Amino acid sequence: MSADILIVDDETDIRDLVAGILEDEGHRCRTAGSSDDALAAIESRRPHLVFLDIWLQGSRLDGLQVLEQVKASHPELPIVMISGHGNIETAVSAIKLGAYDFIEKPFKADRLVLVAERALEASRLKREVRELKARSAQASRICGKSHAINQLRQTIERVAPTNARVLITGAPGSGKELAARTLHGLSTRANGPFVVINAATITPDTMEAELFGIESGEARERRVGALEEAHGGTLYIDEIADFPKETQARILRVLVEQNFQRVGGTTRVHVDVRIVSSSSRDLAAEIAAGRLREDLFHRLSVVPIRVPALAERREDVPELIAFFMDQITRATGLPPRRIGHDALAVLQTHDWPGNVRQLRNNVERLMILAAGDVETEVTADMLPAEVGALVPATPSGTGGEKLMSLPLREAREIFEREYLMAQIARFSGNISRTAEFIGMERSALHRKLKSLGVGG
Ligand SMILES: Nc1ncnc2c1ncn2[C@@H]1O[C@H](COP(=O)(O)OP(=O)(O)OP(=O)(O)O)[C@@H](O)[C@H]1O
Repeated sequence: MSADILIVDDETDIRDLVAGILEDEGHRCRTAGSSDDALAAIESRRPHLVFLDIWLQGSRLDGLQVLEQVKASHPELPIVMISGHGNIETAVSAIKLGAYDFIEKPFKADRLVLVAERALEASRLKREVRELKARSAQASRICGKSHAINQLRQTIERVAPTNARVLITGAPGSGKELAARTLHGLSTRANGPFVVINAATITPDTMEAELFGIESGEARERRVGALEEAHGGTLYIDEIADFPKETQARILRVLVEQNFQRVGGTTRVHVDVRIVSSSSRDLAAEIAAGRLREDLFHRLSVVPIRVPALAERREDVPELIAFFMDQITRATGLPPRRIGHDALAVLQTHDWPGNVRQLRNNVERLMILAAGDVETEVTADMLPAEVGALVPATPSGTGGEKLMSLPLREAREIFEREYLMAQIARFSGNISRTAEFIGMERSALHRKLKSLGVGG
């Protein structure tokens, strides 16, 4: 990558030498001979990297003062100090003030190039980490304003800093892992690792190796397991009731003894790990059936947290849809779609057995498959069959989705009109027989038809 590099030195020879070497490497260089020129150059456009002489003879500010000033307004800008022979101590103080590194005069060309490349690389990595962090924080936000989700958020905030073991229960796809990640992010371990182990995705015979690691075989094979990997952080054990009973016994021992041995090993490994576990099963039933050790359950469930199913907080559906659309657009470039009132009503009434994950999948499917151009509003009849099928239909079998977007009174009128027309047609227009079948007085049926505007 060709970088924009500013070289600040009072000696013209040095400026030209440094610029020449770096330009040979494909970079674009600007130069400044005084502190004020340097500050002005940085203000006119922030460079990617600055080489800054410590002395800066004849300038208003010396190199260290320029460094302090630039760092105050551009903390991310990497600055490499150019130090004269014998003033290493000053160079060290420059590092303390935030300089990335220093080179000592006289320097060799390859050393200069190396320092420049390293400084640019470090700055690029820092920026990438910052962007990724921001993106993942955005991706893993617990959305919703319903009472149920507010309560969940509050509980997480209260429990996060305590280090207590937490057992999260909730239906599949309701957001248990997201709750665990949020808990970790708000805890004192936030800078430590968050490691996930899921009983459903590993075979029973490799389960212990995955959890505890291996230290065996002729080559003294050694592999770190999830527990060790999570040292200093959080281990999220997904679907705890699905682990074999023997593994459950070993997990219990780790909780009691605070240490463990790798599979086939003799060393005792001591780790500092917060364990957050989860299950979408009815744990009382799992214990009664002998599939989950009760003692393990009590050890893990110091603080139980229940994540509500989506059907318990339907008012969050519109916000979740908007959130996922935005997320999917950013990740895939698919254009967002406008969702019509009737479609939204259907999505809100759906039962969502697969919870938030299922809603997200449907939003993605809609964005890929919905007919019409991007400007066309998505209407209820365009929804995937999986969602639309549960809407009560009108007798004619069409427009059922529309009913969901109407107040009861209007919906009832549409229904009654279609229902009565269908019944009258069935009895070949014979009002008496229709009235008898539907259980109304003949005169009342006449009045009804009149009020609905149906000729009878
Ligand atoms: N309140 C929410 N706000 C935003 N996204 C959510 C919310 N709840 C869940 N999600 C998203 O829904 C998906 C499923 O959530 P998650 O994996 O946490 O569920 P889970 O309960 O752990 O699932 P499983 O039972 O399969 O382990 C993820 O993409 C997650 O980011």
